[in-house]
Amino acid sequence: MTATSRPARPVMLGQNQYGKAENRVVKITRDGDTHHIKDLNVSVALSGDMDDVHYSGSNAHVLPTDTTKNTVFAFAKEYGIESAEQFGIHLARHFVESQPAIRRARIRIEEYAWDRIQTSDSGNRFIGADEVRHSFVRNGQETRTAQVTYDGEDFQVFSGLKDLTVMNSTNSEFWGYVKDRYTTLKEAYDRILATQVAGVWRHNWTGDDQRMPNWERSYAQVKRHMLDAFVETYSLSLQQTLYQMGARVINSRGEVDEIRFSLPNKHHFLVDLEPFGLKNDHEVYYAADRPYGLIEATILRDGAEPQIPVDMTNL
Ligand SMILES: O=c1[nH]c(=O)c2[nH]c(=O)[nH]c2[nH]1
Repeated sequence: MTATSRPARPVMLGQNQYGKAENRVVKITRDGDTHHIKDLNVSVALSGDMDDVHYSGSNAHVLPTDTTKNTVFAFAKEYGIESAEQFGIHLARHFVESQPAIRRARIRIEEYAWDRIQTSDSGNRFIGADEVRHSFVRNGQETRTAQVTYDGEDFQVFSGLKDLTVMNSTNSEFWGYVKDRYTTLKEAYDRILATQVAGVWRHNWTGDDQRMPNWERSYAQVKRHMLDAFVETYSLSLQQTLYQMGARVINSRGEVDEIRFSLPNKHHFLVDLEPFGLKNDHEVYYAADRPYGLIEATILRDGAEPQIPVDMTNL
């Protein structure tokens, strides 16, 4: 027997699973003016009687991955998200008990926690006595950055932060924009506004003959003012919110002459639940990760020279 006429080795299908990974579902529960967020990344993996689809291509036992995605969003509306575990149990049971061919469902969930933004509170018309009702900061918070340059004469001190993820679950609109033949975006009168703040600001301290700022206090206060402005701005665009955040810092912190922001617009799209006979009353969103709008600008004290490089905030 020559090598070429050797009988084919039997080939067998081994472990297999399928489903839709990383369904980014955000559920807002509105308790009057007080909103609650559940933000999950849900991955579905199903297995069972799936020999045919692999061997012959018959899809007769295959619940589409697209359907598993829809189920995640529909369940968020129909049953709510009490906890990641409860939501996972509900989904897993549903897939196994409703589909004869599916014997095992694995639901993996990452939950992203959000804290209410603590503001300095005075004059804030959106907050109650003790809490901010619809403005959140993602738990885990930011990375602080600094860059100091000295040429033997002058110092240049940049402070900054990145990955400070914040969300307003209401008080954001976007409408009245230019429409051309490629525009499909619907005007929004109550949308989620979420961004991951990257900012760099320049101190006007340039040397030892001036009183040096208290860097720790300055950082805390700059962050505080940018968050206060994020909470308090009724936003007609992320550009407007960005300007308000920068203006608040410049107006409140005499040691800062310039601040630059890079703000990705972390889009949250309302999921169409009509095909499942469900009404989505601004409750269930798909948190898209890309593409994203990217809004960038420098805000300056009147008369100050811009020195922060355009790409600085992306470091
Ligand atoms: O706040 C926004 N600014 C934009 O420039 C823009 N463009 C867009 O599609 N959505 C938004 N949102």
